[in-house]
Amino acid sequence: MANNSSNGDNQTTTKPPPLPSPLRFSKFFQSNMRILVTGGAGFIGSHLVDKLMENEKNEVIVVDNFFTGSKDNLKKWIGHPRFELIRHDVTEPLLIEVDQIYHLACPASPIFYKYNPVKTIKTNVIGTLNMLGLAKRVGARILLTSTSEVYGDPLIHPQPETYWGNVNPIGLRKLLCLKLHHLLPCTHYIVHGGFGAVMMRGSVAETLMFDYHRQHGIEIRIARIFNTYGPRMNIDDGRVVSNFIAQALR
Ligand SMILES: O=c1ccn([C@@H]2O[C@H](COP(=O)(O)OP(=O)(O)O[C@H]3OC[C@@H](O)[C@H](O)[C@H]3O)[C@@H](O)[C@H]2O)c(=O)[nH]1
Repeated sequence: MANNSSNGDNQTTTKPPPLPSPLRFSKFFQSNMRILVTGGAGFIGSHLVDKLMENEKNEVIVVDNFFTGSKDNLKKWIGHPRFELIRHDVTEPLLIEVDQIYHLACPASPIFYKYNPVKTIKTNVIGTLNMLGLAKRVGARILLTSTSEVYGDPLIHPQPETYWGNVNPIGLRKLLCLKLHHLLPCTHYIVHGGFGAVMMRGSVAETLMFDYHRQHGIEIRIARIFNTYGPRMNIDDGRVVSNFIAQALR
């Protein structure tokens, strides 16, 4: 097994973070933090929106193409003066002024991410680049919801952040693999395509986040989300916990 003591990346930034939009310091913005949630009509995104909307100083903008999400998940906020819903595909650029970005737009269920793997990859790569471009332009802090899939089939349980993961590059789950550090010396992560498209979210999207952080000083956060379940999740979602529950109920 590879040396797991460190992720090997030099995490120092080369630049200080860009200044946030000057509007953030205006009288108006002190009372309103404008927050963008991509994928906010989905399972986790809609719960995040509920939480953000509880703070009366927040203005929340949801961007979603409704591929797996639904307006129904947000119905209590539609028409609210601090809430805005935009039908938009993150693979296209988005020009808005925001202070924070929560980037969740990506199908997380195997049924959906395998449905059109090329589109899933585009969402992960181009969608994340577009959101990072927006963060850079307006000086917004950005959070990416990554995935436990970055570890591949882990040999250590539970996985600490220092664990590199264990990915078999010729395994059935990865039709296209290449060592990303051949292209980008700052990372050890591996790129997966095809059936492993969801891993792109973790590996390439995390890489892009760190590269923007190092090169442009953008303030970033990454949350590696493991198996989730709960209200608003599709019973046929296909993830492990919902599968067990659905099978037990049936
Ligand atoms: O191209 C796309 C694909 C999907 N989406 C939206 O993104 C949202 C994804 O939400 P889902 O309910 O499918 O999934 P979840 O909320 O469980 O996943 C979320 O958390 C876990 C992370 O690993 C996922 O990347 C993240 O999307 C949906 O609202 C969907 O419509 C887009 O806006 N654009």
